[in-house]
Amino acid sequence: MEHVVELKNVTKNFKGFSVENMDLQVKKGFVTGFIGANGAGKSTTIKMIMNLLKPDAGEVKVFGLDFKTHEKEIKERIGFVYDSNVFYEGMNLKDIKRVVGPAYKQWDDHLFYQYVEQFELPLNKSLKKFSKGMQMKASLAVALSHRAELIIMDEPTAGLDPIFRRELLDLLQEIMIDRNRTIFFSTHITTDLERVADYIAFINKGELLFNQSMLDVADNYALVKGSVELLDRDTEKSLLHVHRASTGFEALTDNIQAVKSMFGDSVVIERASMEDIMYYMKGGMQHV
Ligand SMILES: Nc1ncnc2c1ncn2[C@@H]1O[C@H](COP(=O)(O)OP(=O)(O)OP(=O)(O)O)[C@@H](O)[C@H]1O
Repeated sequence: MEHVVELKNVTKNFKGFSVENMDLQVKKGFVTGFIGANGAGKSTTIKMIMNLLKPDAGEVKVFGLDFKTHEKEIKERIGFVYDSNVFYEGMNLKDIKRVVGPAYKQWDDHLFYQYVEQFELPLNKSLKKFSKGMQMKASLAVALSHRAELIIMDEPTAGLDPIFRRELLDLLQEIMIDRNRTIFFSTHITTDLERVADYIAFINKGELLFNQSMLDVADNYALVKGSVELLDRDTEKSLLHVHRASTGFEALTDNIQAVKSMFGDSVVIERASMEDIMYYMKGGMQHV
């Protein structure tokens, strides 16, 4: 399968935080949700994909190309969607069309007006007076109007009210219908993923823990509940993270077969939500 983004052995060190030897592949034609807790390294990774931050080591390729030699071509084909138009302070959408449009070979005025209308955006109002959600939509309209093949969004739904959030997610589904585009978006809202993502890349403390299809995640992970007496060094090997309480234990597993053969019918196995997976993988409340 073709990958539009490929990170190989990427390392970035900040004081007190590092992304180390990250390998990440984003599959063409799908929506990948990039999930992780606050400070997990999502924005840092996105900035490296966008060439806004240089990795200390490793290789970043977008469309199989290197920014060092093909920056212009890559930028032409990417749409970076964000909620603050720092570059366009004071401009309205008409100005944006005039200034930004000519910078892209594939820019289409007709498409731009079509999206402005579909997203119900005002053409003459200054962008700095736009709400967060409107800015996000404006940014998406720009990306779509230059026919970006890869749309990268840093927390597109953060701070949006539930209705607006759902509307934006619906839009993302709509623009994916022909499967010619790829979307990579970061979020820490797990229900966003359940709504639109085909793949989930999960980052924790700068480390990519997995990058799997939604279906594989649903098949591979489960919650296990039972009495604490069942836990010992051997049985715990089938569990990733265990939360003990006086009423019993609850744990996450990525090996349901091993749990079944280890515990038999003495435990309850339930579907793990993305939120459960995040919580346990983050190591929350271990061995309480
Ligand atoms: N320019 C920088 N200099 C030093 N440290 C930085 C810099 N940028 C990010 N960091 C640190 O890197 C870590 C990861 O930050 P990052 O913004 O990538 O996380 P995030 O997953 O996007 O978080 P959030 O969901 O809160 O936006 C944090 O500890 C942050 O303080």
